Amino acid sequence: MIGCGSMGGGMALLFAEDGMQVALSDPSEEAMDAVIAKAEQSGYNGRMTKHKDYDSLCKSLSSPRLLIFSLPHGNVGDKVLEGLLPHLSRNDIVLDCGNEHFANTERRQEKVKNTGIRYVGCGVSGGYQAARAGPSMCPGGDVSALKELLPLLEKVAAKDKAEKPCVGIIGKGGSGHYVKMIHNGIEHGMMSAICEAWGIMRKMGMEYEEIGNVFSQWNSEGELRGTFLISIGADLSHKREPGNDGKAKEDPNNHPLVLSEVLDKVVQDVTGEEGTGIWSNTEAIELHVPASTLNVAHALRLASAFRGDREKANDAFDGGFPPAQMDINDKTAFLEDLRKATYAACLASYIQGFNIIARADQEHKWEIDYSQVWQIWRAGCIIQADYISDEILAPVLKSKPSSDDLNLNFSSRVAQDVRRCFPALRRVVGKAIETDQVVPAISATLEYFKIISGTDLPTSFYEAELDYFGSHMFDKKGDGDKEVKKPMEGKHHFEWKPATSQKEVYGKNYKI
Ligand SMILES: NC(=O)C1=CN([C@@H]2O[C@H](COP(=O)(O)OP(=O)(O)OC[C@H]3O[C@@H](n4cnc5c(N)ncnc54)[C@H](OP(=O)(O)O)[C@@H]3O)[C@@H](O)[C@H]2O)C=CC1
Ligand SMILES: O=C(CO)[C@H](O)[C@H](O)COP(=O)(O)O
Repeated sequence: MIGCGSMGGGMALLFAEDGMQVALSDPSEEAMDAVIAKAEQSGYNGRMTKHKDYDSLCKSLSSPRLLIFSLPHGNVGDKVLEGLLPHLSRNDIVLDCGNEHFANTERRQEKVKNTGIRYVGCGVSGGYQAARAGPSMCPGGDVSALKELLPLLEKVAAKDKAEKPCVGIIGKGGSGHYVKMIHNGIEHGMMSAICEAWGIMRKMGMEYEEIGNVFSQWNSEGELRGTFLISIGADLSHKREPGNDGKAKEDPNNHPLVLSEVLDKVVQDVTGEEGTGIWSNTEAIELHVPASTLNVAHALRLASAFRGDREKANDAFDGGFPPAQMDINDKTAFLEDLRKATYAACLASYIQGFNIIARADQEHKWEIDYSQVWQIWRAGCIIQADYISDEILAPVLKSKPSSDDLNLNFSSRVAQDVRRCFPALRRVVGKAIETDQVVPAISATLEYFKIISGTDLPTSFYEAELDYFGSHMFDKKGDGDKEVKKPMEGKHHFEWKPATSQKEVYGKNYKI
């Protein structure tokens, strides 16, 4: 295990728990010692060794060697691979379990291609608790390596309710890391919607623990049932500081709720700690996929990171536009609307994520196995959402989906849910806007469903302006050919205003 941080350390313990010998490598000896100490405490005596150099690490492993990376993304992995290569042999496997950019994965796969060493990009999800207990794993790359790895990965991976492991061969090249990257994009859309719903409930005058109970209810039945991010929201809403006596008690003065002390700042995109939020949105834009729920979720994270800038703007705007208390007549009915609106945003996040994956799959020819994507996201991962998995994804992904099937916006089953939730979504957004609530992902979802299903968009005017100043051409409503349906340049230009000389524009005062 190369990299013994929160994920690598957890996975090292998981492998040891399953009876394997684990060799550790990390620049920090304390990090390795801490993992070994936990292994000893857990009774996995003698199953771990620590190594300060690659020679000793690689000599300690039986052939073919398996080297698991759990490293920060980017050049750390390049340096580690460079250092390891002289010590590796044909058929050895590098299993990169970090959140690496798929292009780096493919570059490394290409680099080792002629050596017979196999580099597999494997997204791992579920956070450090899942790393320890069994994560959802998303490997892609060389099929021979994947087939060799699968029995081991199936042993350690999370298991769904049917006891099936949440791991499978995703596809070729960097597809494993790609699918994990989009998992995180979906995660961000869902997290934004859920925190926005939480913000609304706070402004409805609800206490932290009452909101936790609502999340608990949402998680137990209906469209948000079995949604990991809702379930941890329910749990964390009740957690209290231990207090001086070391015990979590109900006395709110001595034992404040931890959540009540958390500042509104999400920074990992900006610090470079994680890249998946940036990459998934960049991919959406580069592949021409409308993904507004994911895009604005990212923008919220970015704005939130710069607390100091927000404070300055708040001063400049003389207090800004703080959300007002919400006066809701029928609380039960409004909470039901909010639940449906939150679900709509989670569903939109999934739809947008699949649209990005499908487009990338076509472009890179990865031959992604979508039934495996479905299985991998059944449990152990952050975006686990049982209703979406059972009701929406299963019918599409379990049998070989066509590219049209993968666009969930063409599905009558999805349409049924969107139509059912749309009035609630509209009411929530309307009320939230009236009272200045922060609802970027929820409101973008309302717009998203209007835009992607709209056949009378105001972009007629946009297109006319583009043609006016840029001669960008346009299609006409009467044009009945197939090309009209495709994203192809229009056939018409109108001379809205002929180009004239500088003299004609600036008149008498014009001087050379
Ligand atoms: N945290 C999470 O919830 C999840 C994280 N991931 C991904 O997993 C990877 C690891 O994440 P996480 O465990 O949270 O991060 P950590 O920072 O906790 O762990 C990374 C570890 O890599 C070590 N490291 C740095 N350089 C080297 C090197 N040259 N050789 C060996 N080890 C090195 C670090 O050591 P040192 O600290 O001494 O620099 C650190 O112990 C990342 O790619 C992350 O994106 C994936 C899913 C979930
Ligand atoms: O990959 C993950 C989950 O799937 C990690 O938890 C990741 O660290 C979360 O960070 P970010 O919000 O930037 O994706």
